[in-house]
Amino acid sequence: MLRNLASQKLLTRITRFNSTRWSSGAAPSEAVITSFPENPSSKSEEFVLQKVFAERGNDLPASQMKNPYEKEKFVSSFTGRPYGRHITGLCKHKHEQVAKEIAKARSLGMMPVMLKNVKFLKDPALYDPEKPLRPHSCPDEPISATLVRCAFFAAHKHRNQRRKNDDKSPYINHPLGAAFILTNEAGITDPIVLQAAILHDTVEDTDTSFEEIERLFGPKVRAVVAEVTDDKTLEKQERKEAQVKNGPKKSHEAKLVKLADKLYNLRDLSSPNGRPKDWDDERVREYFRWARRVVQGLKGTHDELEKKIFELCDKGEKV
Ligand SMILES: Nc1nc2c(ncn2[C@@H]2O[C@H](COP(=O)(O)OP(=O)(O)O)[C@@H](OP(=O)(O)OP(=O)(O)O)[C@H]2O)c(=O)[nH]1
Repeated sequence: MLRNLASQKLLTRITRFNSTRWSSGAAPSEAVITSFPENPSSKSEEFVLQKVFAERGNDLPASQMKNPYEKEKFVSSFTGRPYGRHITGLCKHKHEQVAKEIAKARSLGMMPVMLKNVKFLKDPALYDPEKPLRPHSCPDEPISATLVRCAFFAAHKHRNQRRKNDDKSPYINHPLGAAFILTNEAGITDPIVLQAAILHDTVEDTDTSFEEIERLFGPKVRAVVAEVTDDKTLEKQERKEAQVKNGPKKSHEAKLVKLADKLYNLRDLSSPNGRPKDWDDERVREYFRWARRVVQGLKGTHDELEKKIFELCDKGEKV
């Protein structure tokens, strides 16, 4: 009875046609809704699918049978397409079962098939960098995709920050520039080091937490980011001394990030528009002297980067 009512309701909103719009075979239904509900993952849709799963008595685990739509597990609210296995966490067999059930429900007119709601085309929630569809534990995410996700996350976190220089360049230029120094000048390809370089100021300078870094990029990246994050509860002078004192104890990965960080900042200070607006010559010289002390404690990490830093210090201490 309920089933009939629900399907009648849905059927009034559905026009059937042979759809070729689905690019993947995952959504084989031919029914397309002509008007969109306010929320594509509406409760009624959820309820209907639950009924379908329950009545058909398929052999999904009890927890998923109970509420197959729980946490929007199986169908994207934005596209109406079933999520892939990397999102649902189902094995191949169960995933195929779910896809079949969704297809059956749709062909019976018991579940709407939605095209992307135009309302969502410009919705930033389509990709939320803080809740990406693939978590770090997804084993098959290509490293190029991880690095892009990481860069996008850092850009999002630093979006309202500018460098202190005359140009007020976007802050994200600094962490991306440090990562680029590592790949381009130091030949570093270790993804942990590169992610840590991109993220190295997110906890220190934005609302990012270490837990967030671990959830999204894994415990190794978190550990390196933690090593290069200053303790902002310390007084500035103490903080600066802590970098000199603790540098030698850091991991090789953290030392590489520190070298790239310093080299980027020293280059900035050596360029005509790179120095912070309110820094006089003495403050610039002081930064070079302090950077030299920090980098002396990192010696033996990467000869080429260290050499470049000491050359800049030789000049910068004399401005
Ligand atoms: N040279 C330069 N630095 C800028 C600019 N904008 C922001 N900064 C940041 O300022 C910091 C150096 O300024 P300080 O006054 O010495 O330190 P503080 O901001 O931590 O108090 C660096 O932070 P940091 O990344 O935490 O590095 P570090 O101080 O640990 O080396 C650097 O990245 C800029 O336009 N030019």
